[in-house]
Amino acid sequence: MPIIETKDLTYTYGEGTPFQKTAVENVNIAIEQGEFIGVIGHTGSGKSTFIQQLNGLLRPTGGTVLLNGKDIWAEPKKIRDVRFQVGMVFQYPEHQLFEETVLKDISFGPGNMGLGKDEILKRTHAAADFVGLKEELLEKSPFELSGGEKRRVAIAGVIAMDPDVLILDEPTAGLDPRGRDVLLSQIVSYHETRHNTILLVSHSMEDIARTANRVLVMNSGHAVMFDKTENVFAHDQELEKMGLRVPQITKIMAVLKAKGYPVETVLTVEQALKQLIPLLEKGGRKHD
Ligand SMILES: Nc1ncnc2c1ncn2[C@@H]1O[C@H](COP(=O)(O)OP(=O)(O)OP(=O)(O)O)[C@@H](O)[C@H]1O
Repeated sequence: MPIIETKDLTYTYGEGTPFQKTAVENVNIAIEQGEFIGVIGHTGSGKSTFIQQLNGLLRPTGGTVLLNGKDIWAEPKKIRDVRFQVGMVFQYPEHQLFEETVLKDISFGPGNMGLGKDEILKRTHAAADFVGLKEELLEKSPFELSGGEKRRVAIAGVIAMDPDVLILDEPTAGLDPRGRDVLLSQIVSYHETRHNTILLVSHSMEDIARTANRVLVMNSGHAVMFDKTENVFAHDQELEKMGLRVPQITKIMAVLKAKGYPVETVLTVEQALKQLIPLLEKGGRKHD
């Protein structure tokens, strides 16, 4: 059984008013436990509206969200439990830190779950470790930290709830290239260790290419593709028409393939080199 399934999921803002806007329309997808899903789409394509329905922050105006086969709105009073199981990290989550210390901030979520003190502490330390926060930072005020460290604290706060599904909305936005790489690697190793399900919304095709096993493409509120990452990125021209760019290296290899070179779709520079180096060496063009 899929961990998350949507059936004709639809969301209309301001329904019944002259300003109504359908942001998500009839989305039908199924996500299996343990998958790493990339969510891409142009600005305003409905990504945020879509993911906010998966943990009950927005109640669908049409269709359903099933978590482990059960409609999350079957018992509205239990929607809080859904939010513990489906953790959400918003864009620029560091703006939501408010406790006196980093430790207290990360503990806030597990505290709300009504766990015992020891368990809260155990989870807080484990979450801080997952995102690479050093122990000595835990007693500091979150406001004494750098932007990247604050972001880590916010993510750790959600990880500490140990959600079965973790949704991250643009987690690397605004970080420098090294900060992005480090945070992304930490998310990947968290996923490998925890084997939970992750949805990553990102405008960075490189980030998606490095992490996702399947990609959901949103366009004007519709789910227009949902397939393995390499299959989605093989549609480079269709994606470009939707205002999306495949990673540069994917594009270069697609051009070579179109020109008749024996190469396949790649997602990363490493994969491209594996194909290009033997080709170049066969051509005898290597300089000694
Ligand atoms: N609170 C709201 N009231 C009315 N319309 C909204 C509201 N929030 C979003 N919308 C509209 O719904 C559509 C989808 O917005 P959404 O934020 O889900 O897109 P997105 O793909 O996440 O965009 P971005 O990449 O810019 O974050 C847009 O047309 C947007 O203007």
